[in-house]
Amino acid sequence: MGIQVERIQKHFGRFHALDDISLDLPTGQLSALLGPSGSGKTTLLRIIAGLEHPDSGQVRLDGEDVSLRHASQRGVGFVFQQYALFRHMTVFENVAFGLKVLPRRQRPRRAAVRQRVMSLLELVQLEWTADRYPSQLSGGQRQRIALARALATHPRVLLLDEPFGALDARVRAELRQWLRRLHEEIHVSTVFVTHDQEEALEVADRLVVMNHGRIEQVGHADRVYQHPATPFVCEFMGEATQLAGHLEGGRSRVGSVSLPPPARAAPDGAQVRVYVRPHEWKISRARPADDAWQGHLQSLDFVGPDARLTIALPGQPEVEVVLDRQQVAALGLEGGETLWLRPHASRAFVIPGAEDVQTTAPESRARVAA
Ligand SMILES: Nc1ncnc2c1ncn2[C@@H]1O[C@H](COP(=O)(O)OP(=O)(O)OP(=O)(O)O)[C@@H](O)[C@H]1O
Repeated sequence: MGIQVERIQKHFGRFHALDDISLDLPTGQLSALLGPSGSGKTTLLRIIAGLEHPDSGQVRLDGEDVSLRHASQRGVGFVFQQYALFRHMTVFENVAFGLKVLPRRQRPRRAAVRQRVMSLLELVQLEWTADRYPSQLSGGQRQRIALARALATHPRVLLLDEPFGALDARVRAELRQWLRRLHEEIHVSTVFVTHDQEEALEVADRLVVMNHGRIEQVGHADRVYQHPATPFVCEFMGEATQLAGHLEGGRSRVGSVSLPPPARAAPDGAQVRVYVRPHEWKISRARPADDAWQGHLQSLDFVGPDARLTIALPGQPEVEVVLDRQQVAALGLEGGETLWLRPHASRAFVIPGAEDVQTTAPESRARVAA
């Protein structure tokens, strides 16, 4: 069950904000809507919440079609990027608000409200702030209170729109881990919007990667990272060097190095683009037994616990490599050396429109590494 979205279309005037979106998010999971600015994440979240109406399509929560229900009748809790706490109410009153405005028949008694609010404040570890006003809290504390408030009415779904977007990097990092632990405790189906792929990978079980109002890929966070379905997802999920190659004997060949093929089959000779992330390189001073490229170490910079290397390969873009300091020491690197390198992981994509290219000197051949 969980959250199901079926064939959603949404225009703003002539702008096509969501184009045929279908999604099935299982109960109890923490899912991230991830994508660049303007890709439609917030619009989709607001449609699930009932704060925005689609041109067509359906939203089902736990199997129930809620498309025609008002936001207040859907059983969703919502947290926005900007702290939407009532400034003139104490923390206690803010968290109690949703319970106090319930229709008389559903409204809990005073003692039950008190008990619920205090248990939520305990859950977000801020019991001691009950009598304070929002202005007396830090940004991170306000967002934790906003979350407690969203949970007060036992929502079946929790929707978070860039909940940590307005906070500084350190607080953000703390709150990510806090949200993850909180979710493991409460298991409410949760969807959060972010444009930060690190945040999504750290917090979410499941990623929904969006681009131009369409879904590019849905899957377990680690799987999306390891096996991106499209070059867009691959590039969006983090830094990678792109190498030009072609298919040969069912493998991707980049110069003298043979690498795994793309997921999508294509004939020999088709051009491929191979992506390698900075930490996916094997580097050695001596020529390895496996096929490898020879490159020139252009620069070596230490960044905290890591070292960033830029290595020039003939006929390819410069390769960005991240090693830890111990590896750099073991290799005795100082800069300027000639090194051997090959990826221990990579992903290849057939270049659209280039599937039919045959082996006779395609452009990739002219550009391959030595
Ligand atoms: N009420 C509106 N009227 C007109 N255009 C809108 C409206 N709301 C959103 N849009 C447009 O729809 C597109 C998708 O917006 P949306 O806020 O869903 O994107 P997003 O992926 O959440 O982006 P961001 O990360 O910047 O918040 C954008 O181009 C935006 O300008």
